[in-house]
Amino acid sequence: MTAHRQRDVLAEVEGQLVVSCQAYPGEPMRAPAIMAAVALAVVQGGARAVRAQGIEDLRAMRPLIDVPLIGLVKRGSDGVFITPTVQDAVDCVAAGADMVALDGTLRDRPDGRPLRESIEAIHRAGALVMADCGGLRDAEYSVAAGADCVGTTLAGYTGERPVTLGPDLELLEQLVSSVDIPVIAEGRVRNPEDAAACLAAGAHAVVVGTAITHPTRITKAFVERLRATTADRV
Ligand SMILES: CC(=O)N[C@H](C=O)[C@@H](O)[C@H](O)[C@H](O)COP(=O)(O)O
Repeated sequence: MTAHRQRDVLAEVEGQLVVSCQAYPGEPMRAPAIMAAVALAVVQGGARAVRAQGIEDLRAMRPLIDVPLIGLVKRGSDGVFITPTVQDAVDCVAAGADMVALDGTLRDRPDGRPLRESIEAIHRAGALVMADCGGLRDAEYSVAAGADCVGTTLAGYTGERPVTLGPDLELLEQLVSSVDIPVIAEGRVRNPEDAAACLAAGAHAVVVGTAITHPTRITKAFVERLRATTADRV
């Protein structure tokens, strides 16, 4: 047990910014020491929790930051890939996660076990559960399975919802009015205005990843915008 175990993560993040610090396979920043430095940097900027992927990254971050750590393990990019198995979920807690983010969709899980089993295992290990959902039915399923909060993380990625340019505010509002546990906004939050709109729509907290911690994609957005300007000139 670390000092961080069983802290009231949901109270700590209420109305606040959570930053997702992830580098993807093959990317230059995909190294635990680098992602731990990114986590420290966002905490210095005021992030009230860090969401992170991978057991090694969680282990590297844990001693450096004293805000809650929301852990997950990604396996591939098809079907259920966010903390897909009971073992992955338990491993996240052992690596220092105060809350575990997992796929909260109705889809079959690769270990053949129901969502409820992962949630119960996480609770037994002393952490909370954020269920990443793609739509309203997923959120209702996750609530029934015992999740502590739901996220709009998978909106636009499961076929249930369109891919919105910014956050899926329509889904967010639907979830806020339909489920009786906190709803976390996550996915395509592009700027501070988007984040504020999420809170105004009733989000308990807002998770931002790419717009803060993914320099390649941020750079591309600038480059594309400049390219459009240059094209206008000729
Ligand atoms: C769909 C999926 O795999 N989402 C992942 C979940 O952990 C991350 O790749 C996202 O970066 C994260 O959800 C934050 O979203 P955004 O980067 O759009 O701010």
